[in-house]
Amino acid sequence: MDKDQQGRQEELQYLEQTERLLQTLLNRELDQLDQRKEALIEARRDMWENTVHASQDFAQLTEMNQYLAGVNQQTAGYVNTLRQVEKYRRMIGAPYFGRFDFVEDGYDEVEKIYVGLHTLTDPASHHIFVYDWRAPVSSIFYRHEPGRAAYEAPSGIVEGDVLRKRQYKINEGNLVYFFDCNVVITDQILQEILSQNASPKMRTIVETIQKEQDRIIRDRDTDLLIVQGVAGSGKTSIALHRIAFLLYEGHQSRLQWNNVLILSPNAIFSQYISHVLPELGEENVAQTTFDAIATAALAEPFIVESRAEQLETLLQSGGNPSRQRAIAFKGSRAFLTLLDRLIDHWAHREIAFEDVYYDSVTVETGQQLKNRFLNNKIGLPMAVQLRRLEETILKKIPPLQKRRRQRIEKIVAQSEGRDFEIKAFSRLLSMKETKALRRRLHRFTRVDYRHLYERLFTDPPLFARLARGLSLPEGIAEAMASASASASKSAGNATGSSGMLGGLFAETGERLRQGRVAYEDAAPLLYLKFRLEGCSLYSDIKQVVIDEAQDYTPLQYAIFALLFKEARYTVLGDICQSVEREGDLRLYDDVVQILQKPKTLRLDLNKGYRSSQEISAFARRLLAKEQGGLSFERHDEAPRIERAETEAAMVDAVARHAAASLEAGFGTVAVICKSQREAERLHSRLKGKHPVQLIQPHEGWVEKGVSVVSAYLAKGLEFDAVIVYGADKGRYASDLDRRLLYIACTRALHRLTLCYCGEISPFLTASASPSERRLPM
Ligand SMILES: Nc1ncnc2c1ncn2[C@@H]1O[C@H](COP(=O)(O)OP(=O)(O)OP(=O)(O)O)[C@@H](O)[C@H]1O
Repeated sequence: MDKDQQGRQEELQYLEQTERLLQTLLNRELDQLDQRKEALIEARRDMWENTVHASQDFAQLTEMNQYLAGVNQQTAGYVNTLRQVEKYRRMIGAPYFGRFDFVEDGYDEVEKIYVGLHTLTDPASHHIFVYDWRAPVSSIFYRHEPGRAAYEAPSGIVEGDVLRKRQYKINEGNLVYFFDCNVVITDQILQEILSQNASPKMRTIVETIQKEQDRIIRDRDTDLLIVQGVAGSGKTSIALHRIAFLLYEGHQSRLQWNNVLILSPNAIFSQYISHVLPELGEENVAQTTFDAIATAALAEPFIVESRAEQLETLLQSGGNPSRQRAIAFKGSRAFLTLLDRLIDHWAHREIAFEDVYYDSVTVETGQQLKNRFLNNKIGLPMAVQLRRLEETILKKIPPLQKRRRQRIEKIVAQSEGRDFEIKAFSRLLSMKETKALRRRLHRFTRVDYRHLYERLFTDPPLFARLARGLSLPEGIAEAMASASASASKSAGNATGSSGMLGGLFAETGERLRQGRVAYEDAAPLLYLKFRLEGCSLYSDIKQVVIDEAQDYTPLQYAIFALLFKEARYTVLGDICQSVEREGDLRLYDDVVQILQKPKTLRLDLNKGYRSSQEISAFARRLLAKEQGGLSFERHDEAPRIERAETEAAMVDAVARHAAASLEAGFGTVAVICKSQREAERLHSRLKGKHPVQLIQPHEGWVEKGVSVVSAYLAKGLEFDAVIVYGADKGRYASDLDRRLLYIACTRALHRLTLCYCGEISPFLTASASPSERRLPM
């Protein structure tokens, strides 16, 4: 037997032993699961039969509690066993994917470390057959080639030599192949994985995590980790694997699934990624969207516009540059400062503290109240503090009331026979007085954040005073002047003026008066609300993961700082995929300054793994500014641009391409439209002819087959084949359009086709190389 054959034989034996052990452990756990299930049913039945089901009796309640504790214990045992069963089931068939041979400094023994999804230990011999990919030692597999290597163990840095590194392809318990690799994770397996079809659900990447990705996943020291990564560089994958890593580590650091929160762009995306953590053997963690936070916090009487609605309105109105400017301004750091100044101004100058009297006694002077308010030693939110002032004042009233009542009653005592009536009268009187006092107090102890925000837009001189020295967008002076003129003419007649920010004042004020909140006003309102009233909803959150970080404004980050005070952050984004405004790397500086975390790190990921080189290169040419970045070397057909004579012909072309993609074996095909309204229209034209799914903002998720989706909803998702519908000048001409087109094209893995009618989009004339164009159709 030659060396290779012997090596293979050894590997086959190891795999067989591992599989056998797995099967034994799985069987054992399955038996235990049955027993635990029976015990649990028994415990429940006991509780049901031996306790009363509705009782106020303390003894009976205590008895029921004892039963309940037993049931809870049985349930926990059952769930634990179930988790073990699931773990072994996940491993069986492919228990590991890598191995390295390691000699630790100071030892002679060569350790063969097999790396897989979970640790597998033989309970009899304590031999570790497989190491969890998140175990400290496993980092060597992702980070080192054969040669000197080190890893960070809980006891400190461990150094040694890697003698060999091996990768395996194991399928249903069969060793398909294995090979030794000299580079950090060879391309062979990655090539194979990336050439496959996309899945309607995001996949795990444990087998092929790249060195630079591993660094992000395993970072445990940073309080604010910012990752700027090109499209398809694995940001979302990394975010989820990082959570799995932190939860694994959390066995020591006490981070649990309910301490983690993912902020995702929309419900579809949340669905798309929801399988990854369970596949990695972790409990799923909570996800929310900014929309959901805003809607919950700004409940009645507000009707809050969603981000999808805002984008849709922008797209329907040809981009509306004036609103785009207003959106940018209302999310900016300058506006954040303006809001802080507004709060300061209100606190120092506008709260009309009054002297409080009761029965001719001064309870508190206005000055005393103001001093106490401003001397906020424990940093309570202002609205809470004002309420506490109110309570303190009200607590001083009853003794005064009593004295007054006694006085009244003395007078009454002299007028015989009316005793009862006068007592009742004096009680009524003091109740009325307290009510009136409360009303007086409310004049300075209640704050309406909505009214405060409204004032910013209905009181231009106040706006001007607060905005002094800030860098304001062009056109704001004009907008202010026009608002002042309208205000002096007639408050009711105020209408949007022309100009760069025309309507900023009048329209904002008017909308708020009607109880409607534009998406760009939701963040300022929330900021005011949380700063004034505080928010303890997320006090358990210790790790916040913000995906699509470029979609949030500095003001939204300021809200996160208020919501997740004690949390650490992982912030991942790609400024080239900004939608509403041109992406700017300075956003990350703002994030650092706003979140103010002690230890901050920014890392860049410049290599994309999603799209073929041809598609990546094509998409990069769409960008306004040259963006560096590479893509994993995987080649496929060049993107195609096709012209249709009419809209109807374009619909037919799209249908034909979609069908051809399915026939070619692609599992997910997306027809990407510029807006949701267009996606809906196209869907209704296509659905009679072909099975197609419409992806909607609030419902459903990506399925296999053909989906029609708007560019902004396709964000973060991926498809084997993408067909861009309507890549013409009429649809894609502005900078906003350019960004949407870039997002649409970067969703494709293997095929990209752009169909247009009429004149081609100027972004494509510049970006398409001759081989990518085919005119006319
Ligand atoms: N190390 C890796 N091994 C295998 N596949 C990978 C790896 N890194 C990324 N991928 C794959 O690349 C694709 C893009 O990953 P992901 O969606 O996480 O990137 P992204 O940076 O969030 O993309 P975008 O910002 O464009 O939405 C996915 O199919 C993912 O599985």
